[in-house]
Amino acid sequence: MIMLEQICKTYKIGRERKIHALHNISETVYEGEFVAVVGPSGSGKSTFLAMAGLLERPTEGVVRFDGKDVTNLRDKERTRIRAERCGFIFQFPSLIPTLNTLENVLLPKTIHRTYQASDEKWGKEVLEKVGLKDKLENLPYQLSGGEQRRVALARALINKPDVILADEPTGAVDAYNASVIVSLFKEWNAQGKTVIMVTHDMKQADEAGRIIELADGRLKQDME
Ligand SMILES: Nc1ncnc2c1ncn2[C@@H]1O[C@H](COP(=O)(O)OP(=O)(O)OP(=O)(O)O)[C@@H](O)[C@H]1O
Repeated sequence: MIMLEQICKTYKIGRERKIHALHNISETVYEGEFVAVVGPSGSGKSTFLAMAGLLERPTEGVVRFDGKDVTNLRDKERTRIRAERCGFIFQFPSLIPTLNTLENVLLPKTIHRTYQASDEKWGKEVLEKVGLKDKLENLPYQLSGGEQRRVALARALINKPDVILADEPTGAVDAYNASVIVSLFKEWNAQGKTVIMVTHDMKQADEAGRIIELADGRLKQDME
């Protein structure tokens, strides 16, 4: 589904300094896979996810989505692919403070003006799956940190994405919230959807079908 071919990503700091976040990474994530990306802090995990999710462009190399070279597509096209095919979960839930739970979940629909009445039904269904059906009208400050994470998870599913890209989705949450999140990934994956999850927690990585290990921006191991 997503192919990274000889990807290098270099960030510039000031005029002189360059950070080589990824070096010559070639990886394929197949449709229906559940892949965990692990490695020490600074090893390039988030950068890997940003390449796979078309959030950033590589400095060198080619990114293919469904076989199509998307590396140099215009921003508008890349945004369209992300909005239609991908669901993102970041470490910080970044909910809109003035919108309630359900409104936050429906935001990707309202923002792209693709909202339909059936979205509300699906939004409520997903919120029920993550145990928040009684908190539809709470504002973010009226939710615990773990609940806010689960709202962000429900929001990522509102478009029924073909691929979920999650960056440390269970970082700093308790065991219960972490298990709700990972169980939902597994459920989504069991329906044939692709999941790419960055984590530093090897126990959670073991839930995935494959583990990609990075070290210093390079591929260290790729284990089934
Ligand atoms: N926008 C940026 N500008 C400059 N350097 C960056 C940028 N994003 C990442 N880096 C650098 O690239 C390297 C890889 O960062 P990345 O966030 O991908 O690592 P990571 O494995 O996800 O780390 P962590 O586990 O701490 O989140 C690091 O050295 C980081 O400082």
